[in-house]
Amino acid sequence: MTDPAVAEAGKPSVAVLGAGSWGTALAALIARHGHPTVLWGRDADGIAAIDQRHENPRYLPGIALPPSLRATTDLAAALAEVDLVLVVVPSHAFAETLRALAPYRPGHAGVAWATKGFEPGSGRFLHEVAEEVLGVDVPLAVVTGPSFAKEVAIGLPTALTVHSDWPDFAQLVADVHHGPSFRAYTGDDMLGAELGGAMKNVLAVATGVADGMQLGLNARAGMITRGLNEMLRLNQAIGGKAETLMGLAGLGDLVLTCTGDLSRNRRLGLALGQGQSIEDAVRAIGQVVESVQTADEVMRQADRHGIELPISSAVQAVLHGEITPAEGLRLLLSREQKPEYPSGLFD
Ligand SMILES: NC(=O)C1=CN([C@@H]2O[C@H](COP(=O)(O)OP(=O)(O)OC[C@H]3O[C@@H](n4cnc5c(N)ncnc54)[C@H](OP(=O)(O)O)[C@@H]3O)[C@@H](O)[C@H]2O)C=CC1
Ligand SMILES: O=C(CO)COP(=O)(O)O
Repeated sequence: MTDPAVAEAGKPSVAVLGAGSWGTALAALIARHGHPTVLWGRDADGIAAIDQRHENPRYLPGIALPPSLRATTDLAAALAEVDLVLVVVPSHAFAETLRALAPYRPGHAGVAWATKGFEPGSGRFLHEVAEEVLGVDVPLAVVTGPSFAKEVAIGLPTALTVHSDWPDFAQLVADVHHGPSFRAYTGDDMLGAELGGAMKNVLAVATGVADGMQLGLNARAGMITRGLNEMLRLNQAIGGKAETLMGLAGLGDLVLTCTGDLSRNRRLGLALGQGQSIEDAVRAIGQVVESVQTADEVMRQADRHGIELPISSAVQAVLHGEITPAEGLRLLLSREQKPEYPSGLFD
């Protein structure tokens, strides 16, 4: 597909907030589909490179971005007259970004996000944060699924899903993403979709640790499958739909992130399993590693609902330096024997 030099008049315009790897990749995708698209970020040099040289040298070096993609550090200018706002900052910056955008959002523009995680400290779901900051009358949607930024940026085929309580808005958000090599599905389960996107990052650390310790392919498959079981059990307790987690937002993203070395959360686990410190590993990765905070928030949710999550709990303890990866393994292997599925998991 040839990148358009100019956006097509009449197509909904989009502001993408957050110029890291995922925000840049999604903005490039949407611009390639002919939508007037502007990318907002806070780093002036990075933004100038995107706007003028059509490259994000820090987060997606060497990948050509569409000339029609504009970039700015001016939030008010980015949001002027847009039809759709897509927030793609890390979860720790989600609430402050919503508060910053609120005064400039055109009244008709709904807000979607591709951030994965919970509000750090409170464990609130991001749609709960968005409802509080923006009010309950603003259409909201979550964009999630198995999608490495680099692959999307270079145009490799990808499928993701858009969940919203607002069907027309879900369709609009899906439409701007959907294209010749990108499939965007829709759903109405924000709880399940957000839970899947957050939990898979924690479970990817577990699989990375197992692979870093060279425990073998059986252990990897066992870890992924029992990890899915943890997702399903917490999802049932919070009221999400099981089918959401059997799809792109759950199983799909879990498999990608647990097995693909482009995953920063998996790479953190690999490094820990090989004996590196968490500080050194996170520094070497050099990008956001959501599991570091999400593990605490997953366990906060689990405790709130009285659900036992052995793998996620072990990851939390390893990330806090309370146990070593080897001790985490011993804990998991010495658990009591039990039926694979408690009754009623898919009711
Ligand atoms: N990368 C991927 O493949 C995917 C990522 N995601 C999710 O997308 C979200 C963003 O991740 P990703 O783009 O990968 O992260 P990166 O580490 O690539 O980039 C983070 C971006 O967020 C910006 N940022 C950090 N703090 C703030 C803040 N307080 N205000 C405004 N901007 C801020 C950074 O700006 P600066 O450079 O100035 O620090 C940078 O542009 C995460 O929740 C992640 O889980 C979801 C699917 C795929
Ligand atoms: O969310 C992602 C893939 O869907 C990206 O995973 P990482 O944040 O682990 O790189």
